[in-house]
Amino acid sequence: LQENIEKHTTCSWSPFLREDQLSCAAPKAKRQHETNVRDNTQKLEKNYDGLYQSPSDYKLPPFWKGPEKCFRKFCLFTNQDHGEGMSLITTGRIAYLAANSPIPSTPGLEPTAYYEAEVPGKGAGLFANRTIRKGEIIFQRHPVLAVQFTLHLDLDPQAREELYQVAINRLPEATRARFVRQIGTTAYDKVEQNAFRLFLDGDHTHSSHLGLFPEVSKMNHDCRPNIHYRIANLTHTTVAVRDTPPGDELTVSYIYGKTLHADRQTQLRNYWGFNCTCSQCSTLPTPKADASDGRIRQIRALENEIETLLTAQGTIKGGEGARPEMNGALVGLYLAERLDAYLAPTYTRAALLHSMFGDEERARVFAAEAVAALEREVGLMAMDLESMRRLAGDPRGHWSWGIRVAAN
Ligand SMILES: C[S@@+](CC[C@H](N)C(=O)[O-])C[C@H]1O[C@@H](n2cnc3c(N)ncnc32)[C@H](O)[C@@H]1O
Repeated sequence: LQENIEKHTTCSWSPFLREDQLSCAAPKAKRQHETNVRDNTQKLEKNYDGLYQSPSDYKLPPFWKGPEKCFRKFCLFTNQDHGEGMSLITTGRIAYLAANSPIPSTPGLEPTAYYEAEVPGKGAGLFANRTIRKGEIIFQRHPVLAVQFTLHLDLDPQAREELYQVAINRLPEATRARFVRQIGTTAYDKVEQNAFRLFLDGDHTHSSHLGLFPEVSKMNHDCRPNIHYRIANLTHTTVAVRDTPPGDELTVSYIYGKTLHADRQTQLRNYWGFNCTCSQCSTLPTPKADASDGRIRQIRALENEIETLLTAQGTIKGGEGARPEMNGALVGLYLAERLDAYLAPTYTRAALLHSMFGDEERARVFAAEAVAALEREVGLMAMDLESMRRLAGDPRGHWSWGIRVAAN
């Protein structure tokens, strides 16, 4: 399950991520985290050298310009007509893949469904203009600018700024105007403060990029966000994870969700450079903040216990002592903590556990919740989606039905 979920969320939150596996949305964190990757990349680059063709060997579809302004094997490729327009600073191979990838199928909410306003202590933010329902897609976008990650780190600052300015100037006027409204004074600052991590070529060398989505980046951080984001290749999707009434702010989490209060503050200060003023951090009275940390600790302990029991002897059947109500308790803790953005694995395991113990009604209920949560958090390509649909429809016909009872 863990593997499946991680494979399909190339850059998305998962409760299975460890605390040191940092956010897709934290450029400074990425920089520290990236050091080893960069060393590896340089080693790999040597091995792959013979395989790389020159950037101009890749024939891009019509309306694409480039390669131009090359540094080593990285060049600028631009297209004014691709959706909102796109500038890529990358290899010929990745430009070719990106140029041939589909434009997101839905733009998301109608523009009147939300508005931008100033939030005390946070700058601008986005707000609901009508009730936004759980499961609604807020935005589905491709990046308007994507820069290969090691190039962003390695380029001489002046050359980098000049290159980024050219890339931005090549965007259509309306897109450029949205780009410029992102926080940050220089183009480099804007990339640093607003980018999301994209992996554009699987595990291949040079795959890691920083992508800019100017509308998405108007969303502020909240430790208990009402919006979840997931990224698959070029497509960035934001989805509502609970109903949001008109006037409420639309927020995502920039950091790992199940983190203790003090650690969240430290991460946001160190990696993002701001003191978090979300309600969970700034206005929660100490007893409530302590209770919240207590629930996070309970979640971690229960998850470890369940994982150990279920995977004992390397098989889901093997563990002694697993009880279905353990996962019911876990779901309760997640909901009490308003961690609505991270429910898919918990519902999936709860459904499986109840099915394994032959509890038809609860297996159905949790499987139906798992289906909805997987669609929100992972998308329609989620590996467990079909299995959970089958479990919700016919628990007795599912592979997991009664196996725990039989194993006893
Ligand atoms: C990607 S931008 C979000 C939009 C930004 N507020 C704007 O005006 O465009 C990230 C920046 O917003 C501010 N911010 C976001 N969430 C915040 C929070 N929970 N508390 C305080 N500042 C926050 C910080 O200045 C942060 O560096």
